[in-house]
Amino acid sequence: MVAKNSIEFECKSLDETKAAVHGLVEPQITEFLSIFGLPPPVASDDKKPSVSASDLTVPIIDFAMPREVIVEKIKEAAEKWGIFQVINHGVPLSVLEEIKDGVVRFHEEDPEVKKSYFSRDFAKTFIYHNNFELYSSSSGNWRDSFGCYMAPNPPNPEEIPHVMSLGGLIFEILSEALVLRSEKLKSMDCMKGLLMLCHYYPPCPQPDLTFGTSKHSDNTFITMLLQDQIGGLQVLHQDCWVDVSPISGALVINIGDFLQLMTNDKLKSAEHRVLANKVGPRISVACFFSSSVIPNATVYGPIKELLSEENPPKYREFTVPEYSKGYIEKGLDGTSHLLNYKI
Ligand SMILES: O=C(O)CCC(=O)C(=O)O
Ligand SMILES: [Fe+2]
Repeated sequence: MVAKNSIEFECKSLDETKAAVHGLVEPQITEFLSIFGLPPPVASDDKKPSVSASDLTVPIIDFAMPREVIVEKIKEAAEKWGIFQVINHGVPLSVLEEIKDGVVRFHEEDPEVKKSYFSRDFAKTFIYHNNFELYSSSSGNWRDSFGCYMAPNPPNPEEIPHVMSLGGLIFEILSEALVLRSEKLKSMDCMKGLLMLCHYYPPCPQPDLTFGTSKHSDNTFITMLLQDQIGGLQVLHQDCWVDVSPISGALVINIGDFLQLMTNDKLKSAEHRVLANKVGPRISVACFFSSSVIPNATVYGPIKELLSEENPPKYREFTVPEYSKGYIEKGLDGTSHLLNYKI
């Protein structure tokens, strides 16, 4: 096993290059590989069987269906899977393609330009780095990301109408699925913060030794994800890793930790991961409905209307910055931060 000091040294050396994982797909690659290696013993969840989409399929929800059918299908998906794909959602395909092209353009920009944005300070409105979990997790992930806060102070509100309007619709539908008034989740400021993380997974020479993103659930109310056609995203369902197969034009929606806590476990925060791949780059864009570490004093807890004598609160209250700080410090170590909030 590699000593902790030596791993920390390698993490720092990688950070000092400011070239992130993409910079490793160059001649000096073997110098850094040990920090990406899976820690022995490999986490037991990693050994669970992977099943392909032909056996078990992540629910696909067609937004062209009548509203009451959509509500019923999303209710079932959010309770059983915590993840679903939406089609016919109204965001034009050309917009989705342009977003992915923009992400490739940034990550394939001159390294000297990218270096000026390199940072691990999550309070900045725009940062670029290799994965945030590099220091806190037991192994690094084969991924670079840049992130920007699009709300509460969006760079230009007209540029994100699609995410906000589709997000608003999904929060309304989730409220209805919980038999709450349509505006309930929106009125609780679930859409107050939006952090967009744009991932770039370079081709990986040894994909079975590492992950693109290791197992985690998201510290969000919901996450809306755009992925390209390469694949690799999987969700843990009934003790199996199930592929979230790419569908052209679809968006992946997953329930995050905040909503699982607020619904007292009625909705499920999906545990998911991304496999590394010899083929790449893989591009994905995750829009997190969360203000993350930005100061926000709102206190959340299990929603009163959903509680009863038979269903008492299972979790204590939280604020988004406090939860996010603990989540980031813990890193993607395969355990759920939600457990720390159980009563
Ligand atoms: O790249 C993906 O498909 C998923 C990324 C992800 O899980 C995340 O950013 O939280
Ligand atoms: Fe995630």
